[in-house]
Amino acid sequence: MATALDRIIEYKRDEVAVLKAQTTVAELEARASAQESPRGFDARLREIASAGQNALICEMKRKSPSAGDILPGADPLQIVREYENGGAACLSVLTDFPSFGGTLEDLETIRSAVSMPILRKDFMIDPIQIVEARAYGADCILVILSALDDGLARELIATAVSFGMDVLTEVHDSRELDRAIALDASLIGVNNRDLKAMKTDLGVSEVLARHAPELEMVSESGVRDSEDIKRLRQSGFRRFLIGESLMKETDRESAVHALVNAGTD
Ligand SMILES: O=P(O)(O)OC[C@@H](O)[C@@H](O)c1c[nH]c2ccccc12
Repeated sequence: MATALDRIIEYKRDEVAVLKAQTTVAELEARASAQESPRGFDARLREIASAGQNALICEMKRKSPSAGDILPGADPLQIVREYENGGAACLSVLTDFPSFGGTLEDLETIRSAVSMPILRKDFMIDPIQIVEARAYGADCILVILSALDDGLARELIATAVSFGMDVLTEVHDSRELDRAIALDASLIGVNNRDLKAMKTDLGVSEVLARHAPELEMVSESGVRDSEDIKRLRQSGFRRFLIGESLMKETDRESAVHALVNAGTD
């Protein structure tokens, strides 16, 4: 049976074909070289975590396949300023439109308005998308191992590195974690959401932290409140990627502030 992830990858192939028909890598490279250099995404996470706080990657997401509408009319600039004022380390900006309602224009607008490093959150299947990410100002890209073979993952990572960007390599089980380690991934995220079944379980992070306790991984998805952060801190997590629960908050700034400090005293 085709999973939600399979369906997304299928239309990504069409999107990449359209992109290649409309532009060239050379043209995107020219745009990329006009951008301000990448802001260190991994370095920023490290800086906050080593200062004893929780390093939060806060996400701008209007809707999702699992949650449906989250905040359809969201004003991206207002949201990310609230994240910044609350003490977020970095941002994640969805640029997938069909499933998440995000655009590259969101990324570009947000990049020029804040000083936080930004992850382009999308489904990367071709190096041209990495160049495109940099052309719109991304500092980091996402490599989802469950959607890629090692050869392609390696190529995407190498392209990002050649543009000075960081890579968040996403895993969901111990087999993918072993692949990430073999690929020399410098920043690994454990997705608590099963992208095939669309359910979240923080236990996924706990199990994988036991598998590789020396890696400073990011716990992604399904993190809702201070209790969740405290629970994951016990397994060693200091880095968190949070979307839905913060998008739905009314006082986003205070909510971020509370999560940044949860369990730190
Ligand atoms: O909204 P949540 O449950 O806090 O999750 C955020 C983030 O982890 C999630 O959006 C995500 C993780 N990996 C992805 C890959 C593609 C799209 C989205 C995602």
